[in-house]
This record gives sequence, C-alpha cells and structure tokens, in this order.
Amino acid sequence: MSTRDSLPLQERVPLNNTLQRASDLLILFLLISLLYCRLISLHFRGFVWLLSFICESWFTFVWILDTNAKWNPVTYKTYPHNLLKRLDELPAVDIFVTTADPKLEPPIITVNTVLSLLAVEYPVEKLACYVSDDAASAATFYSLVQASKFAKLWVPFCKKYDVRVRAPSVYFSTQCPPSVPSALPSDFRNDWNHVKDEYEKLCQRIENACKEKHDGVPKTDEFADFSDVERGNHPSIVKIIWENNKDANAMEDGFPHLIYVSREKRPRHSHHFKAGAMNVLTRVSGVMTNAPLILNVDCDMFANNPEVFLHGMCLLFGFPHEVHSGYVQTPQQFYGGLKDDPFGNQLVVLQHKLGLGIAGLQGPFYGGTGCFHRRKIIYGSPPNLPHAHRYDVLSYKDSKQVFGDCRELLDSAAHIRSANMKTSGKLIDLSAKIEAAKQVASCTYEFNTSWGKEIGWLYGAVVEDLITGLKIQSMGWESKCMTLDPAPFLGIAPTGGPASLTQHKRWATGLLEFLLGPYNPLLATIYKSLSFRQCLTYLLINVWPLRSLFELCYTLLPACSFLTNTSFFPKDFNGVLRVWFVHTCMVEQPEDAEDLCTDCMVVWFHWRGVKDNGVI
Ligand SMILES: O=c1ccn([C@@H]2O[C@H](COP(=O)(O)OP(=O)(O)O[C@H]3O[C@H](CO)[C@@H](O)[C@H](O)[C@H]3O)[C@@H](O)[C@H]2O)c(=O)[nH]1
Ligand SMILES: [Mn+2]
Repeated sequence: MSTRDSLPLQERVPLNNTLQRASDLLILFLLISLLYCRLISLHFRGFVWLLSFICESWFTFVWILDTNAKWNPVTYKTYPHNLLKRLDELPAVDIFVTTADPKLEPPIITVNTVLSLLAVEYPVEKLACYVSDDAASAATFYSLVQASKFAKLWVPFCKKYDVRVRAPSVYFSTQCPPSVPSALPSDFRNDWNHVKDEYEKLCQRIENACKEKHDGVPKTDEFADFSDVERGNHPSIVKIIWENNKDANAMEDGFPHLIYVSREKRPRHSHHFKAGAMNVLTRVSGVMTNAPLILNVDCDMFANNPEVFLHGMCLLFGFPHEVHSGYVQTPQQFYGGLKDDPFGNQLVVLQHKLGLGIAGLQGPFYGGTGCFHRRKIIYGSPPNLPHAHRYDVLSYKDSKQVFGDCRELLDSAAHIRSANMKTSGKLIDLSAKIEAAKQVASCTYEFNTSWGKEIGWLYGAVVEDLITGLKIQSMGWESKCMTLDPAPFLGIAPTGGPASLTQHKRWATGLLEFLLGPYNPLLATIYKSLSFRQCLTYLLINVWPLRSLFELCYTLLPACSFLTNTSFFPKDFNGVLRVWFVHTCMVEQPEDAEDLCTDCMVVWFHWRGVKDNGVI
C-alpha cells in the first residue's frame, strides 16, 4: 500500500514526563548515595550490611533499567478515516485464533472471539479466520460450525446497527435492548430480540455438545474425522467451515472464511505448544489464502473495537519506510477482573507505564496476542527488501530446506518474499488446498527445516512470543504500539490466586530460559541490530523472576539485624552525611565509628576543624 501523496494515517505524540523524569533522577541519586555510603563503610560493618549493599545494588540496577524504559513515552494517534478512501488498496489479513483445551477454554469463549473477528469493519473478502484446536475436540469444531450459522445473522446485525461490542456474550449481557437512537430503523427492537434468542439457542447447543461424551455432537459425516480421535495421537484435520466466495451474495453481506485446523499429533513428536500451533497456522494459511498480514489472538481475547483492523493498518502503513513498523502490538487488556486487581493480573504497570515508554524506543515487545505481523517477517525477511534478503537468492533446493517440502508453500512464500502486498485477486478455491494444508500440518513436516529456529514462531522458551519479537527487532525492525479507546481487544485474566501463580511460574521459567538461552538480548545487541536501550528494556523483564530473590532477602534483613543485634540502615541521615563528610575529607576512619559526633552541624564543625588544622 503506497503512502506517498496521501493523507496522514498516524501521528506520533510524545508525552510530557518532566516531573516523572525529575523524580526518577532524584531517586536514582539517593540510591547511588546510599550505595556509596554503604561501600565506604563496608569494611567495618558486618554481614547484614554486606547483604543490604548487594540487595540495594540490585535495586539500583533495576531502577536504571526501569527509568530507561520509561524515559521517552509516546502514543500514536491513528486516522482510519483517511484509509477509507483507499479501501481497495487494503491488504488481506489472515487471522489466527489458538485454543488448546475445551475444559480450560470453553468453546463458547472461542466462539465469541471468532464472532467478534468475523464482524470487524474490514472488506470481508480480504479476511480469513483460522482456528487452531490443539485438543482436536469435536465439541470445539461443532461449536464453530454452529457459530458460523449464527454469524449469518450476527454479522449483518452488527453492521446494520453499528454495534460497538461485537462479542455477543458481552453485547447481550445487558438484559434489555439498549435504548434505540432515533436514527436507527424501527425494527431494531425486533431484530435485537430475534438475534438474542438465536444466540441463546447457540449457547444451549454448545453447552450440550460440551457435556461428557459430547452428546450434542451429531454423528454425521461432517464429524467423522473426530470419532476415535485421541487428543495427543491423531492425523491432521483441516476443515473449511465457511467459504466466503461460495455464496453469490457473500461479498456485500457475507463474512470472512472460517477454517478449522487441528495439527497432527503423535506421542513421540514434540509439538512445541503454542509456537508449534502458530507455525502450523502460518503454513496452512500460506497454502490457502496467503495474506501478506497476520493477526493472532488467544481464544479468550475478543475484538472489542470493530475498527481495530483499520487502526492497525494506519500504524503498519502510515510511515515513510516499512522498517518503522514491522508489527503492531496492542496492549493486553482484560475484562471482568477482581476488584482492585489483588494479583496484579491486569499488568497495569507493564502496559501503561513501561509500555508507553518502550513504544518510544524500538517499539513494544511481541505479546503473543492482539498483534498484526507482516508475513514476510515471519518468513525471516529483514527490512529493506530486496537488497539484503538471503532467502531471495535461495535456489529451489535451498528454500525447500528452509520452508519444507511442499510445492504450494514454496510458491506462496516466494510470492510473499517478493514483497508483494497484493493478493492475486482471483477467487480462491479453498477446498482444492485441503490436501496441501494437511501435509504442512503434519508433525513430521518441520524435520530438517528452519521452522522454529530461523523462521516462524521460535521454539526453545515457554515465552515464544518474546523470543520471536526479539528476533524480529534484532533484524532491525521497529514495532508500534496501538492503544485505542475502546480497547482493541479484551481478554480474560486468571481470576484466582492458584491460576495466577501457575501463569506467573510459567512466565518466570520462560523469562529465565530466554535470558540464559541463545536469544539473550545482550548478544542480540552486540551481534545483531537490537538497539542498546531496547536491549535494556528486554533485560528489565528478563530479570523479573530474579527480583523476588533480592526482595525476599531484603525483607528478611530486619529480622536478621534483630537477631544479630546490628543495624542494616545508617542510623540517621546525619549518619549518612557524617560518613560522607569523613570520607570526602579523606580523614582516617576512626576505630569506633560510633564515637563520631552524630549531629550534622557537629560533623560540619568537625570537618571545618579538620580542615583548619591543615589535614586537607
Ligand atoms: O499447546 C498449546 C498451548 C497453548 N495454546 C494457546 O496459546 C494461547 C496462550 O496460552 P495460555 O495458556 O492462555 O497462556 P497465557 O499465559 O494466558 O498467555 C500469555 O502468555 C503466552 C506466553 O508468553 C503468550 O503466548 C500468550 O499470547 C499470552 O496471552 C491460548 O490461546 C492457548 O489456547 C495452544 O494453542 N497450544
Ligand atoms: Mn491465556
């Protein structure tokens, strides 16, 4: 999409944080003073003093990382109305939704996410929604089939009445129809009641299907693929639930393609969790629709702002050079959390304080959900094609080693790598692609290829999102943060203590794997194109699990001091000054430091006296 000679799509707005900077610097000065004071009296203090010194050094280090991350906060305004004049230029987007367990992630949640995405404001013929089901669950497939039937009512209803929240569960959570603005046609109330009834029937059917033994799932041919399927041992299942262009009226009134994918699983083959699922989705969509852009969301994150795609395009294409916007990440925001967020699940500091600051550097980390990617970056392209791209010069044989042995995928990848934003424009016959899709979804497809190492979502850490984002930024790409009101996507955060604890433990493990593994941000700065300040922001989150050690140790210090009858704080500020004066005046430390005068003024006189006596 060309941006030359066109109206602006975005505007960078730096936020004024002078006061914040002043207070951060003051705190930093105090921290360094404290460390200095500790250091110069280290040799005549005990173990507790040494521990305090180590902990405070750590806190100062983290404070520096933190201040660096928050130093240049910016937001971006987007102007989607300037895009509307160029609707036919908009690129196609493949949407990926991942789900892994119908018990933990009930299909009705996935269905709401999918419905909200099918109803977004974007040319429908340019969208395809792929749902990856790692549980190969008949109930999930059945729910999606039912949802596609309901979508025939839901999507036109949303567009006709300009519904703002397009996840039906949230929209219908109000008991009675919202007040009818006079501008709306008079049949709104009837339509509302009808659509709500149908949604309730949909919920009922899904609930029946999810009961033990899937009583509600019919035994027809459509579901035959799921009979006798073992969750961790089954062939690839790829099913087209809804093909947009099959219906003659589809273009005006229809909704995007909807495709179900359950990759092959075998007990002895590692499936690499979400990263593995994302790579299968990338390949399956590559052979089917091959859109130049990819949006991925977790199954519990619905599109809360119907214009989210248009805003996303503004940030992807609103810059003079593509290097400024490799991917566009939305902050993870959640609904229905606990009051006052006692477990910190809303990630407020990370999203709203650090997030804005990081947006002013090389750009936000990739957060695993609510992110628009350029497909060519997922295929390993650095910025500034065609000059520097290594895969462009690959022979057919070499590119087979990178992408695997599937002719359709190699052709589609070559099209993407040629930096072509346009899809062919021809109607695609999706059913003709099923065999190739199943082939690239098999569990042996990746053997001896670069998937998970050089291209696609990377393997090797639980936080596949962070290492994949780091790899992209290491190639020199910047990313952009999209904050909108209303929020672009809303998800479900764990509500209780144990669930939060499990999530935090997983993140902590992943962050340490990340720090200690080959994707270390320091290495990326030294050997690749990750900027130094961006590297510090990665380190800030990398060291998050280690912070608990120092914090725990520090909280134990008072008890330790009590038991050993020592003090781990300088007695008072005068004490600090005293040590400081004595040290700066290069007076020899007296045997018993406690004998020194404790009053600041006295220290002053003491210093004057020393000076007058010609010591300095
Ligand atoms: O084998 C798996 C495991 C997970 N998932 C999906 O991955 C997503 C995230 O998994 P979840 O268990 O919900 O992890 P969270 O900790 O909630 O996820 C956050 O942290 C992850 C790891 O950093 C990111 O990938 C996510 O996008 C981010 O929302 C969900 O849609 C799952 O269905 C799979 O598809 N296959
Ligand atoms: Mn989740």
